[in-house]
Amino acid sequence: MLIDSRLPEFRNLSPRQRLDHLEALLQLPELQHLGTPGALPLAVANGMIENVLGTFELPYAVASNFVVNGRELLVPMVVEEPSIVAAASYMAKLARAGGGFQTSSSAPLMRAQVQLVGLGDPFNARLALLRHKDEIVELANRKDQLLNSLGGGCRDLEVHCFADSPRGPMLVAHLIVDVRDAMGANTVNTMAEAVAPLMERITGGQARLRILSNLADLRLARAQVRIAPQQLQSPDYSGEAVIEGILDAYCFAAVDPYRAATHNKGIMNGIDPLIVATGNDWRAVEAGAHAYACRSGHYGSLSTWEKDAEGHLVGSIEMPMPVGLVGGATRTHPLAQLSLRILAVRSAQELAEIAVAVGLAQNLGALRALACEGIQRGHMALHARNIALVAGARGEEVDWLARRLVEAGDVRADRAVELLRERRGA
Ligand SMILES: CC(C)(COP(=O)([O-])OP(=O)([O-])OC[C@H]1O[C@@H](n2cnc3c(N)ncnc32)[C@H](O)[C@@H]1OP(=O)([O-])[O-])[C@@H](O)C(=O)NCCC(=O)NCCSC(=O)C[C@@](C)(O)CC(=O)[O-]
Ligand SMILES: NC(=O)C1=CN([C@@H]2O[C@H](COP(=O)(O)OP(=O)(O)OC[C@H]3O[C@@H](n4cnc5c(N)ncnc54)[C@H](O)[C@@H]3O)[C@@H](O)[C@H]2O)C=CC1
Repeated sequence: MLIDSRLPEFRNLSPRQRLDHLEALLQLPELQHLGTPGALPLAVANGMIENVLGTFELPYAVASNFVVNGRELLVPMVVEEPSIVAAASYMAKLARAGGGFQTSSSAPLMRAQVQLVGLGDPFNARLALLRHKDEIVELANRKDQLLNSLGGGCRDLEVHCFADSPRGPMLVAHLIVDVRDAMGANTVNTMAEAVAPLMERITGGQARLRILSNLADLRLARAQVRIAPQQLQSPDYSGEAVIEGILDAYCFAAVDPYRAATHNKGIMNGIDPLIVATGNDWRAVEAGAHAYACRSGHYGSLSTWEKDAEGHLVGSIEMPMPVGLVGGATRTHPLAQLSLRILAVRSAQELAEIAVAVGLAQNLGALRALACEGIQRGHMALHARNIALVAGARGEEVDWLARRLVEAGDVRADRAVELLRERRGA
């Protein structure tokens, strides 16, 4: 279904009005689950993990304005931090003037590792494994007929040799598996366990760990964006000045790991909320992201920012994105299913590409703010409502108190308590 993701005035509606608006726009009656408590039934939660006592709720929002490969879409985001959804929506709004985000991705290939120890001749053993590649791949594929029927399956074998590890020679065989629309951890772990005895027989070694690698460097998603200077200008800054500031900010992250960690956290501010909203494994995505940021031996930026010949700002990002539409909690959590319907994605690759586009938008939001006025104005203005809640404000008091704190330029908890006390005449 074609929608217009531009939602002017959406921010000014109540949650109930927003739901009604989206229900009509997306034709999704199940959106109303979001407005009722118990969206994750206790019985389902009890089946998901162990020792369950209850459920823990977080705010669920949509970021507006996104256009990805020419398709308008709303991005579900589940997150506790203010200003993230606003910043993503804002940058998507700027990007849409230039056609939005362009994305691509590699095939959904995951690596499963089988560690082999107790080898006197690791180089010889490595070649023996490679000689038996077809047999190993075939055995792995016997484990998942369904995946094979969907066009996935084990595709290749790599063998890495650590001839002088502190524990002696060690071989690590990698099964390269196309996991299609699954995140694929269970899928590839099953294959690794299945082929390990055969690998022991071929090498004479002993198999130890048989587990996927979260450095999913064969499963990359990419996004690009191009923004004209006039989109970035504000009453206080020219578009050209904002671009120069963003380029300096990017350079800082590229050379300094202390900054790169924060820069990448800003990228994950956009990605993680979408990963959570779709029931995917955010620890796996985080682990892959930061390991990939280190691939040159130096922890660096996951994104790049440049200026093209016409003076436009161009941003790009390429990183591992192991997400699924099946498996894990994607099918058990009712709201994960709802998020996938809001996104209207047809494949895990499409979801992965949207995730990195949101990460790039979020990165731009933070860099634009940092390069100009600093992060606190926008962030603290939205955080003020949180502070008001912590100070004890309820109902209409929340917006009133947040407004007073922002107007005074003094968003602090102790000041909030004072103002609230004054209002209540205490
Ligand atoms: C917060 C803004 C967007 C305000 O910016 P603003 O200029 O006050 O926004 P505006 O009122 O002119 O609105 C512009 C658009 O922003 C969106 N928008 C604006 N406000 C709302 C809202 N309340 N609810 C929903 N959407 C909102 C909305 O799309 C709106 O357009 P509209 O649809 O109205 O035509 C801006 O200051 C900003 O982008 N700041 C950056 C915030 C940020 O990056 N937060 C992340 C948390 S900080 C952090 O953890 C990471 C960091 C920073 O350390 C990473 C790093 O260092 O790299
Ligand atoms: N280190 C890590 O990241 C680890 C993560 N996990 C967890 O593993 C779970 C994900 O594992 P999965 O293998 O994705 O889950 P899964 O085993 O539940 O689902 C994958 C299976 O679904 C079937 N399937 C049906 N339709 C499919 C389609 N269209 N495309 C692909 N497969 C399809 C296939 O048989 C496939 O093997 C997550 O919950 C994750 O948290 C588990 C162990 C380690």
